[in-house]
Amino acid sequence: MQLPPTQAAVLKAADAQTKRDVTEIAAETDEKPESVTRAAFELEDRDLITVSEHVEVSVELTEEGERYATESLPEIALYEAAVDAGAADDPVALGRLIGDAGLDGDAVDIALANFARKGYGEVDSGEVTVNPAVTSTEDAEMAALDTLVEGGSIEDESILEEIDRRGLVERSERTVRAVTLTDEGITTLMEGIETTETIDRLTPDLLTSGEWEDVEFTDYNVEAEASEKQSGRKHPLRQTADRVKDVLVGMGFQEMQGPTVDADFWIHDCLFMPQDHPARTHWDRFSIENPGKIDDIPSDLVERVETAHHEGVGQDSEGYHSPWDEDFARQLALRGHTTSLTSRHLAGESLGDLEPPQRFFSVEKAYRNDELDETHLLEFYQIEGWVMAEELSVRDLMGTFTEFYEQFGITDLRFKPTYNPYTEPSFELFGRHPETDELIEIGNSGLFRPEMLEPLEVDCDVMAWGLALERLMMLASGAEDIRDVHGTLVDLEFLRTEEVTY
Ligand SMILES: N[C@@H](Cc1ccccc1)C(=O)O
Repeated sequence: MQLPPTQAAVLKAADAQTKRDVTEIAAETDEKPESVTRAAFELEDRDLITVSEHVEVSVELTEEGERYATESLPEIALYEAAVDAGAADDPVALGRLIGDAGLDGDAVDIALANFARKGYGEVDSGEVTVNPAVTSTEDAEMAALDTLVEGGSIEDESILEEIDRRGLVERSERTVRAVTLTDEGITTLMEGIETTETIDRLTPDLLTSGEWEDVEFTDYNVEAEASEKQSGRKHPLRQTADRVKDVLVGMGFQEMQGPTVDADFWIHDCLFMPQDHPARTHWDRFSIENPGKIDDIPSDLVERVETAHHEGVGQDSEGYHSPWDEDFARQLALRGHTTSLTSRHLAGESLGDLEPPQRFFSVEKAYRNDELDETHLLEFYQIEGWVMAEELSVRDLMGTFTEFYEQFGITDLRFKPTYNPYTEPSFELFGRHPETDELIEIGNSGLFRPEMLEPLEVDCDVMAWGLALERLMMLASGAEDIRDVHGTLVDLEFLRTEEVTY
């Protein structure tokens, strides 16, 4: 039979009676273990050998484990210091024993926790008594550390688990493969094998020289076990953002662009938010020190916005009658919502004057100095959107949300009237969490007020919203904590394996 060189070598090295480890054959034949493994599977496919596998667990001391193995476990040090100080008869102050035992830093807590767990004694109001019935020389965990130092293995699984939990050992698993010759393998060897020179990869040389036409290629074994490769991957939240964009484009929306750092004028003043609104104070806002201010705001617009803030617009409207400071409006901050992009677009600042009908959206970051918890981070992605038309009603708003969220399997939506300085009526939007069954807030919306639209010189209806991308993802994926979805605490396994479904 003709076989490629590695397969020929592995077949010759295999035995019918004893299993031979792949690593052993690799060392003997001067081949890489991966090549020998591949050849072994190929030979198994030809029924010439069988490949068996078992998992080998190895246990190694961590740095901390090694230290305790040489010095002693902190709880033993404490116990021995206590015995020496006579704590079997009378309580001794803990402070003194810590000094005697030479414990400091984390070792003190470690000593105390394990001292109590092992029944070495009691600590009560800073006084230690030892239990004379226990002796530290029989400490099973200490004995296990000693065994490991001597290269032995631990038979008692519960002790191993305990020292593993304490971080004193590192356990690793390795699949060991071994080969055995089959009857057919023996026959083949007896009949004699010839080595063929097969090629396992196509190179530019083979192509340019034309040699590829004459060589024999190694069969490709798609079932061979291969090491797992972790390649780069789009973040699940980014995938959800992309999907949101696709859905909105499908609904006839265009994407808005605009600055992340913007003037309060675009973030707040254009939205008829009074300058003393709580969201505008430093509590909620990440302000920019340098440059501190924006220069180019159209002065006629500034004037109209200021007038609206002072007096309102039209006959039925009231302004705030409170001070309005242009300098304050020019200050820069990380936008607390992406509605700054909406105000820039409606004012004609971004794309020039817009005539109805129009539909715009963005899926961009907004920043708020919030308290961190399961539904809040300091930054989040806001799905901003607005529709401009001659006439719009709450029905249009609700219908748009129903259609949008349906694409993500979110069908149980609730609307709650709320207040925004820039919309009337306004609605908070809630969705039901698939795991906890709780209603969670997923957005805020409304129809822009004349006090906002008039200074921007928009004379038709505009409905608008800001929805949270992370919350949408939590409802769609069932994640219960925003910190599991994105940010520094997110689990790498989640990033590697989460499938974005909709
Ligand atoms: N800016 C609002 C969302 C919103 C946008 C547009 C209209 C109404 C509400 C928020 O951040 O919560």
